[in-house]
Amino acid sequence: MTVRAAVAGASGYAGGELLRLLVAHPEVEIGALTANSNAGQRLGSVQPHLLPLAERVLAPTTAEVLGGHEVVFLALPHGQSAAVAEQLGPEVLVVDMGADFRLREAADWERFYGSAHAGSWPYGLPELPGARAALAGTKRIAVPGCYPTAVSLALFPAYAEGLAEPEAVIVAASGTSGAGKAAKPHLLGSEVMGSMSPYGVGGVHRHTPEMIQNLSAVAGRRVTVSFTPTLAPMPRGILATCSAKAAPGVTAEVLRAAYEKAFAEEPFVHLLPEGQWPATASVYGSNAVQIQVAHDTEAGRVLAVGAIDNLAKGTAGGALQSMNLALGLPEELGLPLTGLAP
Ligand SMILES: NC(=O)C1=CN([C@@H]2O[C@H](COP(=O)(O)OP(=O)(O)OC[C@H]3O[C@@H](n4cnc5c(N)ncnc54)[C@H](OP(=O)(O)O)[C@@H]3O)[C@@H](O)[C@H]2O)C=CC1
Ligand SMILES: CC(=O)N[C@@H](CCC(=O)OP(=O)(O)O)C(=O)O
Repeated sequence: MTVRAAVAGASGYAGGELLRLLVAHPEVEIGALTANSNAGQRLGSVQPHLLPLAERVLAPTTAEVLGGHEVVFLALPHGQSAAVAEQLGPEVLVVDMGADFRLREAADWERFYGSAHAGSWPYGLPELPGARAALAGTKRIAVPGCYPTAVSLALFPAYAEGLAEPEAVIVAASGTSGAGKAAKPHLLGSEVMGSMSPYGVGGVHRHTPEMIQNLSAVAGRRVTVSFTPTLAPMPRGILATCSAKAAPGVTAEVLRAAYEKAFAEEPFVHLLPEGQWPATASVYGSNAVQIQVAHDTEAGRVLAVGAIDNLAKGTAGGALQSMNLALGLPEELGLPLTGLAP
């Protein structure tokens, strides 16, 4: 089964990573590629690493250009996907890599994004309980944010088994590509190199309600999340350090068993051997996730750490994994499990 796929936002970081993976996907033929300010340019002038597609010309992002494909990926700034998606027919598989359809509560969307809520679609994090069933055969997928991907995978086994109190504290470092290609003063090389700093502190980062949504669904009760993102001087990668007070009676053995059970059959999630800790360098360019968990007996807390590549499992890889499930293809098709090292 070969499908023809269009990519809107092909000049951006997420669109570029998606194309890197699509070139190697045996069941996908790459159709229209669209952009905004770069429409009319050769793809090779903005994504010079995508050699096989270098001579393709970027078209404007319109429903006419995107029509006639079986799959349409939207890698657009958040708030831009809904208007495009509503012009695509119900028979088209639309995979939104932006935020527009991730949140189920309109009030959360309005508070964190400041516009009208477009709705919610099946959530493209297959490893969460119940997610694969919702993705099978769907024609609409909301790909998670990169931080919620790392955090939800690191913490959900503890909440699924009632091993952590519903008050999570998370500090996560992201590479600069997480912010997209558009020029921003705080992302200048001279500002970022050799330094780390937090941003979006104090419950205001827009990924907070997405983490609450995911963890609360698994826990069966509301989980509060105190989330502090930090910017790290690296192009890719997220390292999420998550903790919560351990539930009464929790032991290191019980905790380890819960994580082993959650990830035993997962093709992309690697629960590391005890004593080995996740590193962003180990998942660079791959769809893999590294997880480790520990019980801090002195503090009475569960500590879970997750590492992903924000552009791979955190965006484009997650999108492709979910597309495979929606189309009934093998979930791992076209997705790298090996990273680049050193
Ligand atoms: N970067 C990451 O790690 C992650 C990104 N995402 C999501 O993926 C989406 C894209 O992010 P990213 O690639 O980083 O961003 P970039 O800024 O790198 O790319 C944005 C893309 O959207 C196009 N674009 C900009 N404005 C418009 C518009 N008004 N109409 C149509 N197209 C437009 C740009 O075209 P042009 O270049 O021609 O202006 C470009 O192709 C976002 O929604 C982001 O939230 C999700 C998870 C992680
Ligand atoms: C480093 C950095 O700036 N990261 C981005 C998150 C990128 C992402 O995945 O977010 P969306 O898909 O929701 O846009 C941020 O904190 O806003």
